[in-house]
Order: sequence, then structure tokens, then C-alpha cells
Amino acid sequence: MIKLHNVSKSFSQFQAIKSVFLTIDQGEIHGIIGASGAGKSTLLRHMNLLEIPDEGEVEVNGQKLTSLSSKELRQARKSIGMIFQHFNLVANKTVYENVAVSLEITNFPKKERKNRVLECLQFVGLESSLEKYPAQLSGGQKQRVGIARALANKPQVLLCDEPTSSLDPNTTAEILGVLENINKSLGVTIVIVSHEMEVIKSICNRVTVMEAGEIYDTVLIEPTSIQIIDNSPRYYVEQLTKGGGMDDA
Ligand SMILES: Nc1ncnc2c1ncn2[C@@H]1O[C@H](COP(=O)(O)OP(=O)(O)OP(=O)(O)O)[C@@H](O)[C@H]1O
Repeated sequence: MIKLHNVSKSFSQFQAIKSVFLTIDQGEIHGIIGASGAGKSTLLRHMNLLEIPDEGEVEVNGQKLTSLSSKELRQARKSIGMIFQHFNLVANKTVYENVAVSLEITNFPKKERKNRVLECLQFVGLESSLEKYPAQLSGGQKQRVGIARALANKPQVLLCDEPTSSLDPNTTAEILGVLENINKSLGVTIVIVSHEMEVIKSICNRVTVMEAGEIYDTVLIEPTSIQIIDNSPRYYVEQLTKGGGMDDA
């Protein structure tokens, strides 16, 4: 479970996040959507304290991250994986090494590292690309490496910041399939920030709509295929709740 309690964050004079309260249940696939600059990524980055809130508390997997020492926070972060729009792979490391490095950082038992790396790469279907370098991979394959790296330490939560925004529609569907599989077969709670309505509609159980640093609404959704034509938070909520168009707006 993830709990944000009265979280606020400013950059200089600009308040990016304003008194946000949000609870994400264990096992959920939770979407965060909204216009550019609404604060989606900043909010997500509070869930592993990559952003430290000015005010408020962040609780993940029963631990109040905002009350932990740096050592305790490093430990707690093992159970929170993260993937990114631009994959953030190390260019001069192979696929195998990119995943292994996350086990080295957390002091994962040395004897078990190789097996764990292979297991994760097998899970994302990249077991035959161990010796390749990121430049030799397609965007979808790079994101699979990112996912394998995020899974290496057996997280309970996976934070996804625009995970498919650099990918074409077919590759997007493949990556969403991998994320769905992680949720269903490993029981990992997933939070996805995306500006793509189709992505959110196809995978999430519940969606938070943000506007100007605040939560505009949080809605349960039923997946349907829609085409996004507007950027207002009201439109997002209408689409998520009714699956309707803008005719009655
Ligand atoms: N490190 C930072 N320093 C200064 N301003 C920041 C910083 N991080 C975010 N912001 C500002 O906070 C606001 C919210 O940014 P954020 O990236 O969270 O929005 P977003 O909804 O994810 O947008 P996008 O969809 O364009 O990525 C923006 O105005 C952004 O410029």
C-alpha cells in the first residue's frame, strides 16, 4: 500500500504539489494522468522519496519513508522499483550488466546474483540478448531491460514514469502486457504516470487525475477504447467514467 498524507512540494516559489492525500491499495494498477506540468511525475517521485516533500508524509509497504534514516531508506527502496520514459540504461554496460548493477548496489547475495539476473531477463523475454549493448536494442527491448532491472530486487511496488511514451503503439501494447503480467503473476502494485489516455484505460484499475499540483479526482475505470481530443481534467474524468465523447460537454 502507498499512502501520501498531505504532501506538498515547491521548487523555489512554484508550488508543484499542493496538499495531496492519496491511498493506493496493494495489488492495484493505479494511473496518474493530467496535462503537462500538472505534477504527475513529481507526485510519483515522492513515492520513493526521489523528491522529498516540504510537508506531509509518505508511507509505502507499511513504512513511513519520511521518518527513515538514509540507511533505512536505502533498505526500503529495495522494495520499490522504478522505470522511466527514456529507460536510463548504462550505455557501456551489456543487458546482463545493466540488470546486475542493481543487485550490486543493494548487496544482493553474490552467489545468487547470476541466477536472479537471468530469471529477470527471462521474465521479460530477453534471455537471448545478454551480451548486447543498449544501442543494439529496439526501444521496446530497452524498456524490457529497464523492467528487468527494476524487478531484480523483488519489489512490492513498481513506479512507472511515462513507460511507453517513447514507443510505437504495438510496442506499447507489448510493454503494457509485461506490466500486467508483473501485477498478476508477481502481485506487484503498479503506479503508472502517463499522458496517454489509451495506456491508462487499457491497464489501470483506478486513476488519479491531476491538475496544477492537485488531485482533481480519483476514479474507478472500465476499459474501453477511446480517442483523446482534449486536455482538460474534466474531459479525462468524463472519459474514464463514461467512455463518452465531448458532445455533452
Ligand atoms: N526539479 C525541479 N525544479 C523546478 N521545477 C520543477 C522541478 N521538477 C518539476 N518542476 C516543475 O513542477 C511542475 C510539475 O512537473 P512534473 O514533471 O511533475 O509535471 P508532469 O505533470 O509530470 O508533466 P509532463 O507530463 O510534462 O512530464 C512543472 O511546472 C515543472 O516545471
